[in-house]
Amino acid sequence: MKVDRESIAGPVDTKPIIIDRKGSLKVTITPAQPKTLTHLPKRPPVDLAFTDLTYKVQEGRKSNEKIILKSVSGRLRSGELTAIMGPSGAGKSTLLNILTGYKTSGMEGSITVNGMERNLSSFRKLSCYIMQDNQLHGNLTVEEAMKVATSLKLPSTTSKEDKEEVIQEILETLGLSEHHKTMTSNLSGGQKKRLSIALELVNNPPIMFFDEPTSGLDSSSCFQCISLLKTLARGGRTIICTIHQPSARLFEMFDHLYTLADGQCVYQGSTGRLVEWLGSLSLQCPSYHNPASFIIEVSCGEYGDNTGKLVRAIENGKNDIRNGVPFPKLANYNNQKDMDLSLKNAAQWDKNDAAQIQEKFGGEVANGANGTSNLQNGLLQFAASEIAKGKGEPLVVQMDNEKQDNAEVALLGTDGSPRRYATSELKQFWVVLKRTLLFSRRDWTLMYLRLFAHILVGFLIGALYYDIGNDGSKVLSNLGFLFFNMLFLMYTSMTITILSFPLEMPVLVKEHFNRWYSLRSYYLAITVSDLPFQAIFCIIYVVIVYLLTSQPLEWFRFSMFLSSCLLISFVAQSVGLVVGAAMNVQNGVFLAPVMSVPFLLFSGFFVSFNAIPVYLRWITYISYIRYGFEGTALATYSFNRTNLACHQSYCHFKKPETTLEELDMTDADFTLDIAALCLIFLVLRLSAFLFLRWKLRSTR
Ligand SMILES: Nc1ncnc2c1ncn2[C@@H]1O[C@H](COP(=O)(O)OP(=O)(O)OP(=O)(O)O)[C@@H](O)[C@H]1O
Repeated sequence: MKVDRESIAGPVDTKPIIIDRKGSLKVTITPAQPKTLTHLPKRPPVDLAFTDLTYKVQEGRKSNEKIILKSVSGRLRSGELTAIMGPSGAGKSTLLNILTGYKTSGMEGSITVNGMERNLSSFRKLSCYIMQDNQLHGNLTVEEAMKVATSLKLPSTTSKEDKEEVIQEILETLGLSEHHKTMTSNLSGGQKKRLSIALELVNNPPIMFFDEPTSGLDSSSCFQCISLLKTLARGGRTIICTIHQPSARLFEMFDHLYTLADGQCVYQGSTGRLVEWLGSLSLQCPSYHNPASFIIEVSCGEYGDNTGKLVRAIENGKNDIRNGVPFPKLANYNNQKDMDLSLKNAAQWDKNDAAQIQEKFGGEVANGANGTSNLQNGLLQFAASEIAKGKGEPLVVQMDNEKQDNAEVALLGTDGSPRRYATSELKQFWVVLKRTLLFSRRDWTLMYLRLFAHILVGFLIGALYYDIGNDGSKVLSNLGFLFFNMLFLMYTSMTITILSFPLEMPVLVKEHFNRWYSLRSYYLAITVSDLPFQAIFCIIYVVIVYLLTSQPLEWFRFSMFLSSCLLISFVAQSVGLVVGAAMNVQNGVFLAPVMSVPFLLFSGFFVSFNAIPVYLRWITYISYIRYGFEGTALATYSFNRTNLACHQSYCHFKKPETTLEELDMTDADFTLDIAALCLIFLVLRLSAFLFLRWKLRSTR
């Protein structure tokens, strides 16, 4: 593994107060324990730029279009901590979702990575998105969660010792090492936030996006969180976060501010120059007023309608107010025509941009270049085409080699590895399976309650239908017992799995988006993980009821009976997965049992096949309960079973054939029942996967 030695400060918690000669108080913030992350894989710095970004959504009828982002531009640089601010509903989350690649449809404009058009697939490998609510599995300890992250996000070639080192370093750096044995559900809000960052830091992404990282945190935790982001930025990463209205102290910690109002950019530049810039536009920030609050108040219209003026002055994000760079010449943007003219002046923007790059990186900005890389050639061609269009003088920005390499990475769609994920799908399956089995072991409700329910109901049914299996006068009761088995196994298996996906969805969305694993590996692991438990519970239940109710003690009949019951519970589990994947919890919990009613009615217990109206018979073919009921009835009464005992003067169902005739099952085929159940099982499992994929896409 390549390693990058970079310094990163730990959580800032010591604040020595110094009184200087003039008697004024100075608070110096010193990192508690400056740490060194030596084991993170090396990543190149990445600059992200967007030009004329527009985002529209359809509302109601097709013609009703809502424009959320209106041709905004901007540049987010490596090594900087950027805040995206703005009033509520301004479009901050929308912009973040587009920049991360979380939302792609409905977007117009261009997004570039180190100057080259973004390749979304490779960009997602270079970036991570930490969403607002900490999507963590509560049933894992901090250390276990980190182990899962390293197993999935670091290549399999990384040794176990290296992975341990990465975990130790990150936990120490983020101040979580003393909580490594704590369950994540017991962590405080700030610790959860730090753990979310720690999990994504494992593969050292050069771009990190955060949606409201300080929401729900007290002022001290907010400060620690932003300090941490700042130190991550100082390590060469591009750190971008949305934030509502930070305190003045927090605001100062940001290097770069991007402010939105009504889907347009009203300020882009360093936080330190905000007040000066607004002043130049006759918007004086009152003394002792928080500049962050002031720009929000201005954007909300508390000082009159200044949005248009600000948008025009900053050219909707094409200008960037940087330290050491003079303010762009302000045109007298009186009307939309002036603004349109200005926005078309791309060459001017390029100049301004180049000056800013020069200022920041000290790189050469020259009229002409002699570089030979693809990138430089591309830039030369672009410059030449701009001259041909008469837009202005050619400008060629020489980037350092590292950035060039990375720009080519962005273009070619590879960051050294052609694979989408760091590990193979088999490895992903195995890690997710092990994690899910650990949850199952720790989830009291899921395991012990289910076991208890199967044993309790088994004995209850055994007592109710005690010793009726070989009694010719109690065949109807025995059929009731067979039907109840189906009912019980169906409901217990189905209701548990309805909740599986809705509860997992937020974590799945985050982990899948951040390229921890493929949906296929995740789905296989989740579906396989519960099968053994369900099988064990079902076997325990069937053994209890089979023996207590005195069903025929022949191995082949018991195996047939058990296999029908097992398949019914697996199919019902799959119905639960489909419902859970396709709809939300409220609808699913109501609809799944309701949807099962027709299958129960057409199972052959209430109405025999020949008595069902012809136009409704098709329902029996898709009723999995029918196949299960038929399977257990055939196991009990078919295959030349000897006559049942009769302790009364007349037993109508003494002969097993009479029972089968009554049920219209004389021609029934047990193999066909098992095959039909297997087919339904496969179709449902595939449908659950397709629904899950659809739901995952539709959430974006
Ligand atoms: N799918 C959608 N359909 C209709 N309107 C939408 C959709 N998505 C976002 N919007 C609207 O776009 C605007 C911007 O939303 P966004 O969530 O980006 O705002 P925000 O700045 O993050 O707000 P907040 O700070 O309150 O979270 C809002 O008016 C919102 O109602």
